[in-house]
Amino acid sequence: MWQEQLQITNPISIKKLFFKYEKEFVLEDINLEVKDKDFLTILGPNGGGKSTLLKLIFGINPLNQGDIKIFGNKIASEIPYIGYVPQNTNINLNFPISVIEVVMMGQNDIKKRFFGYKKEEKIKALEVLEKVNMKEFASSKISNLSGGQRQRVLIARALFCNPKILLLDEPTSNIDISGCEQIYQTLENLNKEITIVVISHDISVVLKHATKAVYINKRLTYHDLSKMKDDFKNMSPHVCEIELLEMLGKCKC
Ligand SMILES: Nc1ncnc2c1ncn2[C@@H]1O[C@H](COP(=O)(O)OP(=O)(O)OP(=O)(O)O)[C@@H](O)[C@H]1O
Repeated sequence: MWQEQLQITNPISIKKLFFKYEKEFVLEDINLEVKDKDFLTILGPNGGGKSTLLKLIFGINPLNQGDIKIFGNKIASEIPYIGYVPQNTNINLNFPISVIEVVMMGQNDIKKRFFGYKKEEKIKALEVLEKVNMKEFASSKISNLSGGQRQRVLIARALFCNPKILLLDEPTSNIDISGCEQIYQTLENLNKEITIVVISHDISVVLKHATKAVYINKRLTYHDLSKMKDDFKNMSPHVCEIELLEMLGKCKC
């Protein structure tokens, strides 16, 4: 049944969404269809509502008004098809945990986490580490990795349950330009199999890899980047990101 649903419905469908934490609306009249194998980036100013939208899609924030469907299903948190890499992942770097153990923490079944991992789970963890080019670090302590390497391990952890959609909230914050490029290259490779939705402030880098973009500042502006992709690939590294962001906020391409 799931296989049928996966084929006929969009991974994410949002209709007439309004959301507020307190009195003021943080998101207004959001409508969005994310199609199979889209690589969608969410851009916008600080406080514009990007993380709020991702948390609504993942079911962490409860819906106030409007509708979100994941593969046609209403309750996102019940669907085992979403991997989520949150903005601030609290991994205690002083805790002597290995990379492979961090990946296996992506196990949905809590009982398995406490009663040890099976050989197949270790094999699975190595497979997902290979997908993010981190297999050789499987036995390393997470504390010994660079910020960019650690972020790729967290992506592997989110991949552990074979998601069809991967949501990432600023995976490249505080990561240098080459680590940042490696992460987006990893996401581009993963995108051959799964739908990617990523919040980013690295506008010029992410636009080279994404196929669609939305600009969110309470309201949403949608951009299909496929026709512009070559322009972004050849973009000067000295492009003004603020101007680019303003342009995406105003234009409707
Ligand atoms: N738990 C919360 N309770 C009340 N207000 C919140 C909460 N989380 C976020 N907000 C407010 O909602 C608005 C949108 O916040 P959100 O974190 O979604 O923005 P963002 O676009 O992700 O910002 P940034 O780029 O800085 O991460 C902000 O005004 C923020 O202060």
